[in-house]
Amino acid sequence: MPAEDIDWQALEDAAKQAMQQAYAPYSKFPVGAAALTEDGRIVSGCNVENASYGLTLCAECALVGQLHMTGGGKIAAFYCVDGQGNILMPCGRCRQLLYEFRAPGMQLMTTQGIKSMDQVLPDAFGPEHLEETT
Ligand SMILES: O=c1ccn([C@H]2C[C@H](O)[C@@H](CO)O2)c(=O)[nH]1
Ligand SMILES: [Zn+2]
Repeated sequence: MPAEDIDWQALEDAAKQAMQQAYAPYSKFPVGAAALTEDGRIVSGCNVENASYGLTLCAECALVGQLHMTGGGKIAAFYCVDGQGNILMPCGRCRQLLYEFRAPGMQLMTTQGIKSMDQVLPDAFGPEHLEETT
């Protein structure tokens, strides 16, 4: 998607709105994530924690679930915020989750400005590595 077609303000707003729905009673660290799909939809998600702490779902987990539930497709741009509304880098696991659904040239808003998927997850493992070897 051409850079000028990405409405970063709309993505930031959607991420902040999603963050308001976070369930984070343990970490007290709410997170909201939003993505623009190639066909122009905005999907989002918040983190959902659990009393069994390690079962916590990151905001990006909810986002990819919503992506698939609302028509699928690929992610052209991504924005994630913490409870202060500041840009948050997706954790390693979430970078992998996002990689699966990346559109060509997918852009991520990061604390260092706009970056590509390849920059935040170089040499990634992906579906292409699952081909039969026998
Ligand atoms: O990419 C990330 C990183 C962290 N968190 C959540 C998980 C946990 O609820 C809280 C503190 O780690 O932030 C996310 O939702 N996404
Ligand atoms: Zn994560």
